Amino acid sequence: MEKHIKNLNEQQLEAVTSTEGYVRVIAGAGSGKTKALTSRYAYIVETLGISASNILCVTFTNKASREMRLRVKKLIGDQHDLSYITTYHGFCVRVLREDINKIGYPKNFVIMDVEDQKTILRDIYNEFGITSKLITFKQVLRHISRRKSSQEYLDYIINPTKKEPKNDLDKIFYRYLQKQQRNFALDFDDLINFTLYIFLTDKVVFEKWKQRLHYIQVDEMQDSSEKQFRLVSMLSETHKNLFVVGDPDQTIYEWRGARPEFLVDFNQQFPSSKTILMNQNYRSTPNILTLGNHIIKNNKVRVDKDMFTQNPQGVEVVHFHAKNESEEGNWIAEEISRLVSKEVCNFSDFAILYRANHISRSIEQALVKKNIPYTIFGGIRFFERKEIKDILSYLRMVEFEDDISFLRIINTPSRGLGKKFIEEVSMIAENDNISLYSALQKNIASDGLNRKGAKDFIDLIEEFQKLRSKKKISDLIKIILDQSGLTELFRTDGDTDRLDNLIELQNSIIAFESEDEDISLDEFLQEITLYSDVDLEEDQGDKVKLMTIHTSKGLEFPFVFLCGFNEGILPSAMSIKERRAKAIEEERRLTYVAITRAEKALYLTESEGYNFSTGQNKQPSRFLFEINENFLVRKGEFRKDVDDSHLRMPSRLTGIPIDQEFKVGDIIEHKVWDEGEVIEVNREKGEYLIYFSLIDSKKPINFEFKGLTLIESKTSEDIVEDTAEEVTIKKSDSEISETEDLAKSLQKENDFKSIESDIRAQIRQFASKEYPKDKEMQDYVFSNQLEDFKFMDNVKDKQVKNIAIKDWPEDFTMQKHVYEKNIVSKNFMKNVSDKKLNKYAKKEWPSDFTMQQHVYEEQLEAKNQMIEFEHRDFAKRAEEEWPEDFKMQVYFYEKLVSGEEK
Ligand SMILES: Nc1ncnc2c1ncn2[C@@H]1O[C@H](COP(=O)(O)OP(=O)(O)OP(=O)(O)O)[C@@H](O)[C@H]1O
Repeated sequence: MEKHIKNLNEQQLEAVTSTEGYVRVIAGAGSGKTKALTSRYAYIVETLGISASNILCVTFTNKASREMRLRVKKLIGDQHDLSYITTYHGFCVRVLREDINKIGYPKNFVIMDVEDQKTILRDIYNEFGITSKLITFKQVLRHISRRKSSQEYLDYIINPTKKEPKNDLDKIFYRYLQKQQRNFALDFDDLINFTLYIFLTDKVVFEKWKQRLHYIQVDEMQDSSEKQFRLVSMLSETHKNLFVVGDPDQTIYEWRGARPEFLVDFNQQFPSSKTILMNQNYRSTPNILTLGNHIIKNNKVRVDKDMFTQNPQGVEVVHFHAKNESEEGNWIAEEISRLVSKEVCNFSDFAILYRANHISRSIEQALVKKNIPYTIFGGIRFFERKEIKDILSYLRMVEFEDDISFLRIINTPSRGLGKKFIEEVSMIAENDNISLYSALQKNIASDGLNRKGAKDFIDLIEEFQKLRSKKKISDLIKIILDQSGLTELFRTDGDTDRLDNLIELQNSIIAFESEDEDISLDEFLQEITLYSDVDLEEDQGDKVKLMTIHTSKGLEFPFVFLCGFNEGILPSAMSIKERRAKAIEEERRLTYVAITRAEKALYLTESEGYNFSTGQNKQPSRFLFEINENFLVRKGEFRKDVDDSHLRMPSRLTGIPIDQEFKVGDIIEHKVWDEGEVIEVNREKGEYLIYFSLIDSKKPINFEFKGLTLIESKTSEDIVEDTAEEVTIKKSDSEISETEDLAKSLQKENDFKSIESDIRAQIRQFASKEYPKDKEMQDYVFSNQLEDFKFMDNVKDKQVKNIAIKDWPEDFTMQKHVYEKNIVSKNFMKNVSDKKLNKYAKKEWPSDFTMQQHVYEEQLEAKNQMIEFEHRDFAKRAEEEWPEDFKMQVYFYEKLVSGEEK
């Protein structure tokens, strides 16, 4: 048997040898899907003799694709071109480098990451005189991404025409597009949009790619977005060999567009497809696996599959309950020390996982106290750090002379070239339609630009450009760091971390060069820009690893602590607020991912105390109550009300949390409004509609709300009787309070049939404008839009409805999205505690609740930061300068500390 299919189990072998047609593998946690994928790739190359350049293998992260390339190399040697083992973004870059010229873009277009986007925005803010007091970068970036979720903007960017922006955000958006266009710069959203656009509009190019890719395999399919799935299914049209692997139970990116249903419904989309189920787990002990199976079963949206293992039983899973966070941290540190000192294992065998970054603080303190070495995976992304961005911008300036890099480094380190100088250069560039750097070069002798700093800058860049072809990148970086003054800047800055990071960057480049001696500056920059993970090798020493559950995806560790396992943290209160029932399922999947990372031992820990994000005392996670007592041992001293609470607690903590506790007709008591009757139970929103006679009003009350007590329950006979009366009850109710509304809505109902055809026509038109050449997508958009139209037609909150319609007059899906977001935010704003900030946020965005919430949260975070800053004199100055705006205070404070502001 060939070496790459040795040691595979029956299902893995089937997956490896099922090379033709549409194949779906539902592979549970730890079932060896990476092994199956790499073996399959090797099998296609070695046994079938297909060239690697005809196989596309898409992974979710850069890290995963590097890992896969490495494993494949081990199997088939390194004489193959493995560059099609890549991410979606990486693949799109390949297509665009080859074919973007078909839409008038140069092949050496620039790829921008978030920092680059911000650089453009800074420039636009200057130009329009906008400050972050009015609109934050975060808001604009979100707006840009939202606008780019449809393809409409591409027509504008490719054939610029005059547009009338609807509001300030849109004004910035169109300016941003112009600047992108002038620089031939693409952000991450553009990579896939441009690729799809080219495929849809250029038959010859599309045909070439479809022909080229005989085999396509996709890893982590459950996390692919709609566009990503579309891309691979379109590409597989000719050869029809599409192999997708994933685990719907491990979907943890739905919040940013993952669509697991493409994996779940794959067999419907491709009726001829074959499904292989890989459910033998090789990673964990039966104790750990049973716990995982047990929890994930509570999810409703899933493909049912129980994982099994033949591994030995192992030790029991432990749940530790602590009195407070520090006890929780200390207990973990103690347990690690105990096991290491017994020589059962090393520090590096432990991983401590948590839902949110901030949880690590108390754990870190405990580890430091006990002298336990640890490393944090994925804290601040390496390539997002200032010093790294600065040096990379120099490199990009040398290679591309683009505006983004120019703006970032022209005055870093300071060359006395301030805002006015930049404005002058910008004006010339704008008039002559050339880059900023050319504008400066060509006009360096002119009065406004004839400055020593500017001449020095040009000399430097020209000097570096001369060296580019003679030196290795690692050497070039060293020269740039020294000659540009960056090293000196960071040395005097006193932040030695920055210097260490620069050294780390040089080490990573040396590693690159040892793998590929001839790597060009262009290729290197391209590779770097695509890093969205922490892509430098993580600290490899004998250290405990701390990371978020999201970062732990795909990894495995002998000993795992899942800490901060509290209600409001896991599940996250914020996610539930935003996405309700959907969020609960995703949070449960996160828990499942965390549990299934463990090989030998698993600890679940949580503590009592106050939770600042929910504003309540902490409770154990609802998921803990889903676990049968037989599956774990409990340690720690329980408070009386926590200890036996799973017996007494309402269903929201004992079982499937989103299940309602009360039925229509139940009489309940509310802390403030006394007696009320449940009128409606909306499971989708997770709320009841309750009529309170005291205030003669109906209120939506959250399922989670703890202040309701049942007074009288409706029996099932009552329910049957009531159904007959329901219409009358509803009517008389409406007659009292909403006669006018009811009349209108009845009228509307009658009218609906007649207007329906108009709406249908309007939506058809919208869909064909969105996807002019794609009938399938038109139908898809049409049916979604129609559903969302009906939703919007029925919504109750007119104020929020108008906001949504104003923003998106033609797009019902976006209306629904805006409506739902604004409703959540409206409720949020009703309950906020800081009245001053509330007022501030409302003043900033009188008719946008989502923005209000964001401004509020950002300001609150900045306010808390200001309290903690150690240079109190600077903090005071910042407060005086920006008395109302805490974000600006932080910004100003940082400028004062860095000496940029005196
Ligand atoms: N057929 C096999 N025989 C023995 N060990 C195996 C086999 N297949 C996989 N393994 C081992 O099982 C472990 C899990 O494999 P792998 O990391 O590929 O799982 P996975 O499906 O990618 O997991 P997850 O989705 O949870 O990240 C690895 O340590 C791997 O070496």
